[in-house]
Amino acid sequence: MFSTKFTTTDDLPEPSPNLINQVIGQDEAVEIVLNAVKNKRHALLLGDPGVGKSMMVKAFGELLENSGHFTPYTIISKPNLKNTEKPMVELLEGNVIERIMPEEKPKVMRQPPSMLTLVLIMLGFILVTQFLLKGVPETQMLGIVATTTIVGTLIAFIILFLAIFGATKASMPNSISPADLKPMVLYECPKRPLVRASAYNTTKLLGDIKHCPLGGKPPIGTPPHKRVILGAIHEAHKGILYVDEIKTMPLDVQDYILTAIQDKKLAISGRNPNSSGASVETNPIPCDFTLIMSGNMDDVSNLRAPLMDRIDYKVVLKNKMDNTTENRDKLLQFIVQEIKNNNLNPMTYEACCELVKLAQLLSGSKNKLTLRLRRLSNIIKMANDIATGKELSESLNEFTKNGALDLDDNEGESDLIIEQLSQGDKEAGKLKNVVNKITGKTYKSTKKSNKSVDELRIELKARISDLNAAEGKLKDKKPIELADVERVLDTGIYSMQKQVAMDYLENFKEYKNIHPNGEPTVGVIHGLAVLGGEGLGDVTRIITKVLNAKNPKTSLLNITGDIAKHSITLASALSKKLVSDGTLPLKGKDGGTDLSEKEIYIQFSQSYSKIDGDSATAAVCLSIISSLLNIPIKQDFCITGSLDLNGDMLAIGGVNEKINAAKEYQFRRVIVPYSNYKDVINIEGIEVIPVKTLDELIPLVFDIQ
Ligand SMILES: Nc1ncnc2c1ncn2[C@@H]1O[C@H](COP(=O)(O)OP(=O)(O)OP(=O)(O)O)[C@@H](O)[C@H]1O
Repeated sequence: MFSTKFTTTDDLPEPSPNLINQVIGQDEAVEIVLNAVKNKRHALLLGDPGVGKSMMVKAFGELLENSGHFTPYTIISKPNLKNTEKPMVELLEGNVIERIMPEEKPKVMRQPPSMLTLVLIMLGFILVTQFLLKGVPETQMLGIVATTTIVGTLIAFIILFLAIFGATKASMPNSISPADLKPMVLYECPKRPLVRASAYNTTKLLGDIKHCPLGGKPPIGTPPHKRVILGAIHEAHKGILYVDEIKTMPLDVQDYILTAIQDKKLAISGRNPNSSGASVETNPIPCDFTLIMSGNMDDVSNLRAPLMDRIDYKVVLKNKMDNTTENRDKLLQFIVQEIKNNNLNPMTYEACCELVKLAQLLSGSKNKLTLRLRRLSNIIKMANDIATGKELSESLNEFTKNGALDLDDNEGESDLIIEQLSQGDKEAGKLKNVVNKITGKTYKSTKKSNKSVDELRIELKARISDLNAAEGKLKDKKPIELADVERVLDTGIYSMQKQVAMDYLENFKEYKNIHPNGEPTVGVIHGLAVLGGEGLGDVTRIITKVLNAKNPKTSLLNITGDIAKHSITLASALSKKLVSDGTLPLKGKDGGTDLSEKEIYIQFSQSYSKIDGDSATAAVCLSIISSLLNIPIKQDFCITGSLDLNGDMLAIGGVNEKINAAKEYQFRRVIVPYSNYKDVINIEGIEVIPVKTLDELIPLVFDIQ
C-alpha cells in the first residue's frame, strides 16, 4: 500500500513545519499561484470544497512574511479642522507613533479678550506710565501722556485683532478637549500582511464610519476621525487580501474592489445611510494589495466581467489524484499532518489503509484518490474521538481487573479511603477526580473504614501512583485502530446525505418489491441509482408496458422527461436494428418495432422522488425493447450504463456505490459499462460484468429460447 512499513504513524517522520510543504496533490496550482503572488498578480482559486484553497493562501502568507524587505507602516486618522466631516487618514512608514503624537497636537487659540480686559489693560498701562513720569516737566507731560495713551490703545487693538482672527481660524470652540483633537492610530502593520475576509462582509472588506455614539456632531459626540474603521483592503496594503466565498460578494462591493485594485487607494465613508457616519468621508487611503479570491466552480457566475478581467491568474484545483504509491505516501503524509496539527492519537497501519480505500471510494474510482481532504480530516478526528472514548473504558476495565480500584463495588475499601481522606487532603481530591474521569460518574460514598488515617494515607498513595500510571498511559496515546475508522464509516456521521440515504434504505428496503431470483419477465429490469448524490446506491425496478392504441402517447411515472424521451427514441431505433439484423426475433402478434400506434408506460417503481440521469438509459431502453418485442428479461442482474445510437455502452458515475447496492439486494450479477470497470474497487460477492456494446448485452439480458 505505502512505500514504507510502519506499525503506527508514530514511526513516521514528523511533518514539515512549513505549511507550504504540507499541501498535497496540488503541486501545479501551488507553483503557479506562488509565482503570481511573488509578482504581485491577482489570482482566483476555484475548486471543490475542502481541497486546500485557504490552506494554500495561508501558506503563501507565511512564505511572504519572511521574504524580501518590508517597511512597517502605521495608518493614522487626524481631525480635519477645515472640514470636520472629512477626517484625514494618513499612512506613515516606519515606527512613527512616538514621533507623530506630540507633534501633531493641534494648537487651539484662546477666546479673544473681552472689552473690559482691554480697558483695564489700557488704564493699567496709563497708571504705570504716569508713575514712571513723576518729576517730568509739565510742558513735556501733555505730549508724553498723549503719546502713551495712543500707543496703549493701539497695542490693545492689535491684541484684540490677533485674538479674534486666530480664534476664527481655529473655528473650534474651546469646549473641545485637546484629547479629541489628537490623531488616532487605526492600524499598525509590523510585517507583510495576509488579511482574510469573507466576500459578503462589506464593512470588514471596505471599512466604515461608526455612528456617533451621542447622536450629534462633534464636539458633543466622538469626532469623526475617531470613528473611522479601516477595511481589509487597507489592512492588506503591501500584502495579500484573501477573499473567500466569492459567490456571496455583492455587486457594489465588486465595483469598490475593482476601483481599489485600479487606483490602489480607496476612501472610506459610512455605509449605513441612517447613521451619522454616512455624512463622513475620508480622503482616499492607500490599499496596494495582491488579491486572491476563492470559491467553488460555479461561483464565478456571480463575478462581474470587469473584475474577472482584472484577475490575472485563474487556477482550478484538482479534486482527485492518481492512485500511485507516491500519492498514497502523500495521503499518509496528510494523515500524519492532521494527527500532529490537531494533537490526535497516532493511527495504526491498517486504519491508514482503510482511509486510502475511502479516498478511492470518494474519488469514484479504484485508480484515483480524492483530494477533498477536509472530509478525510473530519473522519480522522472522529475516529480519534471514538478511540479516545474506548481508551477510557478500557482503562477502567484494566483497573477493575487488576484490583487497583474496585470501582463497581460501592462497599469497597477504596471508597472508604477516598471518603475519609478527601476531607482536607489534596491527594484524595485528586484521586477522586481521576476516578470520576475514568468512570464518567460523580464519586459518592457513605461508608467508614476502621483503618487508621496513616494506614489509609499509605494505601492511598500507592493507589494514586497506579492511577497516575494509568493517566500517563492515556497520555501515551493508544492508536486509532481500523475498527475506529470503520465505525465512523458505518455510522455515516461524516455525511448528512449518507445518513439520510442509510435511514431510507433501512426503513424501506424490506418493503421494496425486488426479487433477485424472479422468473424472466417482459418489460421488467433492475436499474441502479445513487441516493442523495453521494455515498449509497439503490436498486430501482423499472417496468414498461407497450400497448396497441389508436392514439399513441407516453405516460411517465416517477421519471422525468428527458431521460424517458431519450430512451424511447433510442429503444425504437435500436429495436429496429436488432430485429433487422436478426439479433432479436419478433415475437407474438403484439410484438413490433413501430411505435406510431403504441401507448407506452414507463415506471420507476417505488421511487418517490423524480429520477433523471443518463445512467438509466440502458436499463430503460432494454425494458422498452423487451416490451416492444415481447421478450422476457432475466431478473438475476442489475444494470447501470448509458447507451448511444450506435449501441455503445457509455460510462456513468458512482459505479462502486451502485455495485454495493446490487450486492446488498443479493443480486448475482451486475452489468456495468466497460469503461467504468477500471474504477471498480471491490468485486467480492458479485459478478461484475463489463460490457462495451448492445450486442454483448443481448445474451446477458434477454431470455431468448
Ligand atoms: N491539498 C491539501 N493538502 C493538505 N491538507 C489539505 C489539503 N486540502 C485540504 N486539506 C485539509 O483540509 C482542511 C480544509 O482545507 P481548506 O479550508 O484549505 O479547503 P478549501 O478548499 O479552502 O475549502 P472551502 O472551499 O470549503 O473553503 C485543511 O485545513 C487541511 O487540514
